[in-house]
Order: sequence, then structure tokens, then C-alpha cells
Amino acid sequence: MKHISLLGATGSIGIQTLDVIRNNPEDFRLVSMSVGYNIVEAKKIIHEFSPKLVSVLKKEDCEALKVEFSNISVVYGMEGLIEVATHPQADVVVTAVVGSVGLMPTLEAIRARKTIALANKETLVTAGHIVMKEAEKYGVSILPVDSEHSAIFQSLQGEKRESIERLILTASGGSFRDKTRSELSGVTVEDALNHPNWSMGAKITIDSATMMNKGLEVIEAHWLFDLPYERIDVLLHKESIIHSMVEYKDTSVIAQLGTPDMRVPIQYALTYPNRIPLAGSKQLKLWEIATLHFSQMDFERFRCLDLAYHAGKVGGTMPTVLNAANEEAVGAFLANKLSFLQIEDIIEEALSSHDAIQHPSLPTIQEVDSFTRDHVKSLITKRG
Ligand SMILES: NC(=O)C1=CN([C@@H]2O[C@H](COP(=O)(O)OP(=O)(O)OC[C@H]3O[C@@H](n4cnc5c(N)ncnc54)[C@H](OP(=O)(O)O)[C@@H]3O)[C@@H](O)[C@H]2O)C=CC1
Ligand SMILES: CC(=O)[C@@H](O)[C@H](O)COP(=O)(O)O
Ligand SMILES: [Mn+2]
Repeated sequence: MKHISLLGATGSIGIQTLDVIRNNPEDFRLVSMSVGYNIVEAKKIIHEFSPKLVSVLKKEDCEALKVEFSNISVVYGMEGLIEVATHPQADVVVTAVVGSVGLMPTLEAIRARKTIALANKETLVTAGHIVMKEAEKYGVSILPVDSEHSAIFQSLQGEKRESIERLILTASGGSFRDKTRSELSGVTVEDALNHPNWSMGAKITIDSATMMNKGLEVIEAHWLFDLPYERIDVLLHKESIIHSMVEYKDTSVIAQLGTPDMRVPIQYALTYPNRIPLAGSKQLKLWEIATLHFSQMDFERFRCLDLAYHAGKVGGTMPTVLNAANEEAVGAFLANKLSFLQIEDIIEEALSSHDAIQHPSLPTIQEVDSFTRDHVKSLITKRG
């Protein structure tokens, strides 16, 4: 029996994690969870899973839940997230909040020696060097939940590190994969939220449409698998059937395939190194799909991917700026304050006005993150 702490229980990954827990009551028990603003969903989860500790974002919601659920502890804010992530009974922390808000709870969970099932890629993008160093120091495993990284992790099992030639992350191309650059100028939020293969939260769906998601994933892969950017490639594969691959020194390529279903990598992170049946999963019938498509990335068409490689290679605080600028720009696009193509303009402007600080401490990361957000907000106001 593994005791699970779930950060972001009301989100897309959170709900699918709960499904895995629900279907395997002998294997998993939810002990603590966090939600943001969705209190209606939170109450349903509390009724079904009876966690011992719940964190919410707002103090008022915390007070109201305390009255309604006198048998559980309710906390709020960043302290609440950290309390959930470090719950004494938790064995595994699933980080399924969106954005760099996940950084501090993840670090504290590592320091409390919890295994991390990491969905929240922004944590590694913004401070990968600190997170990986702490994980090593405390002897903690960081198991990938992101489908590409889970695929790579699965393709690496039983292999030696020195046998790896390169990692190949697959990219669906997102909502606008068949559009040319000039066709992107008038696209709407609704169009962008219509991902062809995956049903996900709003922020990652926009990231997927701009190809920033793949850029963040390249940086995530750099930290998780400790390989230089020159040995991490991206391949356009519109069906999202091959979730990623590892090429070895002898030119063999090992890939992980499956119908797009995030419960597969979520469950694998929770059961690793074992595998158990996945309730309600759809068998991959390659004969029905018949044809898979691949093409090389066009870095001019997908400028955000280029920006992410640039930020990753410069290193230091540059990926922190990339992430913070992206979070703010995507938020503004979702609020109809920026056009789709302005997202990348804003990120490029934030990156080009920043002098990277190498080997930044946590306070430096936090300062750069906060400065970038303010800077980007002022850029957005000027444009609007
Ligand atoms: N969805 C997917 O298939 C995949 C997602 N990921 C990654 O997983 C993470 C989660 O993605 P996804 O589930 O799609 O996101 P969602 O937007 O669906 O869910 C986000 C969750 O985080 C909570 N939340 C949002 N902001 C805050 C905050 N400031 N403080 C505390 N909690 C907050 C939300 O609470 P509430 O709704 O209650 O306000 C919700 O529970 C992201 O980092 C994403 O990149 C990676 C691979 C695939
Ligand atoms: C399911 C998952 O892991 C997402 O990150 C997904 O990969 C998005 O797909 P694309 O970014 O390839 O469109
Ligand atoms: Mn992914």
C-alpha cells in the first residue's frame, strides 16, 4: 500500500491520478491533497477519498471547509501546499499543480524524503539544478509523469547510461499543427484549446499549440536524464502514439508506444518498477492506425522551441525567465489580452533583456521569476 499526496487534485492530471487510486484501492490510498479554487470538486473528492489533510488557495475556502469537514485538517496558501507535500504518512507526492508554484512544495517534499511523481515540468525548468541536487542529496527518486519522459524512462530500463546516443521527444504539433505561420495571426483562444490528441489543462494546451510545451520538455529531459541539449532532439509525430524514444550507440532505437492516455504514465510512476493492469485502458491496435507520420522540426515555424533550446543552452537564470515569461504571456492570451503570436514576441523580449546569472541560488531564482513576471506584465499593458 502506497500513501499518496496529490498536489493539484482538481486538475487534469489530478483527476486522472484519482482514477488510478480509485481503481486500485489495495495499492494506493490518498492521504493529502491540494486544490486551487475549485471547491465544488474538492468537496466531492473529500467525500470519496477521505484524505486526512486538504490544502486550498484561499483562506475563506479553508475556513468554510473546516466547518463542513470537522474530521479532516484544512490548510491554505503556499504553507498549505508544503504541508500537503510533506505529510508524514505520504510515500509518494504527485506534483500536478500547474506552473512554478510547484517548486517550493516539491523541494520540501524532497527534503522530507518523499518519492516524487513529477508532472509539474515548470519546477524543473525554473530550477532544475537545485531540484536535482536536492534529490541526490536526500536520495530521493524523481519519477516522470510527463508522457514523453515516462516513455524515455521506460525505454531506458535495463540499459547503461553510457550506451545512450540521444533522446528523441515526439511532438504532436498541437492545435495548429497543420497551419502555416501566416495562418496563426487570427487564431482564437477556443481554437488553441482544441488539442487534437490530448485533453489537458488550459495552460499546457496553449503551450502545446505554441510548441513551448516541447521546449519545456527538452529542458525537463535535460535535468531528468542528465544529457546535454545537443543530444536531445524533437520529432514531429502527429498521432502521439510513439510517446518518445531513446537512440543507442549501436543505432538501435527503443520507443514506448500506446494510445494517448495519461493514466498510463501516472500509474507507471506510482507502481514503478512494477506494472499492473490499467482499468478502462484502450489496447493499441496498430493495424487500425496503419500509418504513423514523422517530420523534422521547423524552428522558424515553431519559434518557441528555438527560444527554449536557447534558454536551456545559456542556462543559469535564463530558463527561469523563459518559464516565468511564458506563464504570464499564456495567462494573458487566455484572458484575451494578447494575440497568439504575441506570446512568443513577449517571451523573446524578456529573454533578450536578461543577462543570465549562472548557478543561481533559490532566492535568486525567486527574484528573477518575480522580476520577469512584473516586466512581462508591463510589456503586455503597453501592447494592450
Ligand atoms: N494535463 C496533462 O495531460 C499533462 C500535464 N502535465 C503537467 O502537469 C501539470 C498540471 O497540468 P494540468 O493537470 O493539465 O493542469 P490543470 O490546469 O488541469 O490543473 C492544475 C491544478 O493546479 C491547481 N492550481 C492552479 N494554480 C494553482 C496555484 N497557484 N496554487 C495551487 N494550486 C493551483 C488547480 O486547482 P483548481 O483547478 O482547483 O483551481 C488544479 O488542481 C502542469 O505542469 C502540466 O504541464 C504534464 C503532462 C501532461
Ligand atoms: C500528454 C503530455 O505529456 C503532454 O505534454 C503532451 O505531450 C502534449 O502534446 P504535444 O506537446 O506533443 O502536443
Ligand atoms: Mn508531455
